[in-house]
Amino acid sequence: MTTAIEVHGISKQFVLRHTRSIKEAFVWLVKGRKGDLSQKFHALDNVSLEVRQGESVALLGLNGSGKSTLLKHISGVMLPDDGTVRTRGRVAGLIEVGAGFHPDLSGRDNVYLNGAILGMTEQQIDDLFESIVEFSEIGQFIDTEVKFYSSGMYLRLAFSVAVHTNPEVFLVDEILAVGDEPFQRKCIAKIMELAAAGKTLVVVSHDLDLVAQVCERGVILEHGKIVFDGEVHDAVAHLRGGSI
Ligand SMILES: Nc1ncnc2c1ncn2[C@@H]1O[C@H](COP(=O)(O)OP(=O)(O)OP(=O)(O)O)[C@@H](O)[C@H]1O
Repeated sequence: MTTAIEVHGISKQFVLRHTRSIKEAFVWLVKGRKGDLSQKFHALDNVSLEVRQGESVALLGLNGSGKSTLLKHISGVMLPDDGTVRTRGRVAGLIEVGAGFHPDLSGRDNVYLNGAILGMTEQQIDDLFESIVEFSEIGQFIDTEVKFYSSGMYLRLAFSVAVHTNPEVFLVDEILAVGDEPFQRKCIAKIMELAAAGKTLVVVSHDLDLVAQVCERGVILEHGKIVFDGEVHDAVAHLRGGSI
């Protein structure tokens, strides 16, 4: 089967920000600025992952384990310090609420902006516009500037545009959580529809019941490393402290 996502040995370091005392800074200065005042840590540490076309994968793990950072590398909004990420086909999804939206533009203009960013032509967006607005249930607010939208309204429009781009690879971060329950159910049904149509899914979530329902494979991250990769029910059992 064809590979949809190939993550090869990626590492990402961030600066651990913490305030230094004036004394520490002074000592550092008089010592000729030797050493580094800022400490770094690995958010991702030599991570490799291969996802085949049509697979649905849940990225799991405790807070700060690196799930969102890995998803951002797959989507291409973040670049690794080391290693490579390759994806096949159109990649879309929801990584951060409001990303790719311009606050001063109306919902309508943002549909065109976001659609274009995701690789759609103006004609394709024209053809799908009604359906995008209908799915989002934004209704009369479509001509309101999105800076006046609630986070749930952002999510509705962003999700709707993303699914209408007909992506090969669909990425979803925890953000579904800001939608109300009926809309969440609608999104989950849509995600399962994409999976059934053979699309590749990567989902980041702490909702273990949800991921067990939506995904087949579970990948657990711990301190920026993959510590488990297998059947989703085994991954969930592992996280819940049960035996696999
Ligand atoms: N842009 C950034 N600058 C500095 N540190 C960052 C940045 N993005 C993430 N981090 C840090 O990297 C680590 C991994 O973050 P990440 O958001 O990937 O974790 P996560 O597994 O998705 O966590 P959660 O379950 O809480 O959403 C965290 O310690 C976080 O503080």
